[in-house]
Amino acid sequence: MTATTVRSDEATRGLGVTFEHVEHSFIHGKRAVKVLDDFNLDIAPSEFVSIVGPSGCGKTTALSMTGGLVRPRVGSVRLGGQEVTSTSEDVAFLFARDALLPWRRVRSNVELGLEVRGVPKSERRERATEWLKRVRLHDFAESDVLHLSQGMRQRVAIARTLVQSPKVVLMDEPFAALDAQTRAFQQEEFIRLWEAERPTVIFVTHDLEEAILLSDRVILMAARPGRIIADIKIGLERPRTQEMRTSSETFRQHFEELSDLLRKEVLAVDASQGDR
Ligand SMILES: Nc1ncnc2c1ncn2[C@@H]1O[C@H](COP(=O)(O)OP(=O)(O)OP(=O)(O)O)[C@@H](O)[C@H]1O
Repeated sequence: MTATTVRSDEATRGLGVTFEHVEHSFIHGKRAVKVLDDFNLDIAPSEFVSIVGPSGCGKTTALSMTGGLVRPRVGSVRLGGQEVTSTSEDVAFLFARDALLPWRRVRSNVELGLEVRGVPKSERRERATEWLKRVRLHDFAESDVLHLSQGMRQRVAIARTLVQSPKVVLMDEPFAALDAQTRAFQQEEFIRLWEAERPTVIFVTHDLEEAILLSDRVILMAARPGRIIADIKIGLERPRTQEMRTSSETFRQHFEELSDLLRKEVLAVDASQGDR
């Protein structure tokens, strides 16, 4: 199976995401600063797409629009063909800061989203138990979250996100706060969980290797204003493994191409700042 082939049973898990001619500005003082300009992107159901680009190019803004937290001033964002006008139960977020509630135990943190949606207690418990097993934290179900390592906390956050069976997962540098070892482990763990469920994923990261290793496609954005300058299909087989970073020629080629483009883009941003 190639990287972008999706089996029909899997395809039902995710929703497609479409950005059509999206423009957005934020007001800074008396000045409107254009963040996104004619931003167009079509993400297939169950696709895993990473967005990379220089700091401030609008990656998080694009993610927030998908989640209904920011509305574009021009153009539209659609989920499964429906225009996004507010937050949705189909969409879940995962951030670098895990935002676990310290007064709740591990299980209770995993159940949180289900509780907010009014899922009955017995079903909440069953689904949380299943996910705690999947992230291998079943033995810690009644532990205090303050006693967990950073990696374990992030696994709780992953379980809390995926237990809700989202059709779209929006991830903003979810592994950035972890040390290199734990990060590599979590990437593999997350990809294994994703391959079983196949929600659509939009993944924002500054780490090109992470983007290549996880994604079906990597979108590279330029800054001021944010727009897409490259859309690269990742030709690595699944399942993906950390070894691909060193053993795969395809991985190396993608990395060279993307890092070259990103370097040029960062230099262009630096030069334009120098002009101001
Ligand atoms: N709520 C807001 N109000 C005003 N300006 C904002 C707001 N959110 C973002 N911006 C500005 O919009 C621009 C794009 O921000 P955004 O966070 O989307 O970029 P990013 O590519 O995710 O950046 P980073 O990689 O540094 O996280 C930045 O200049 C930021 O200061």
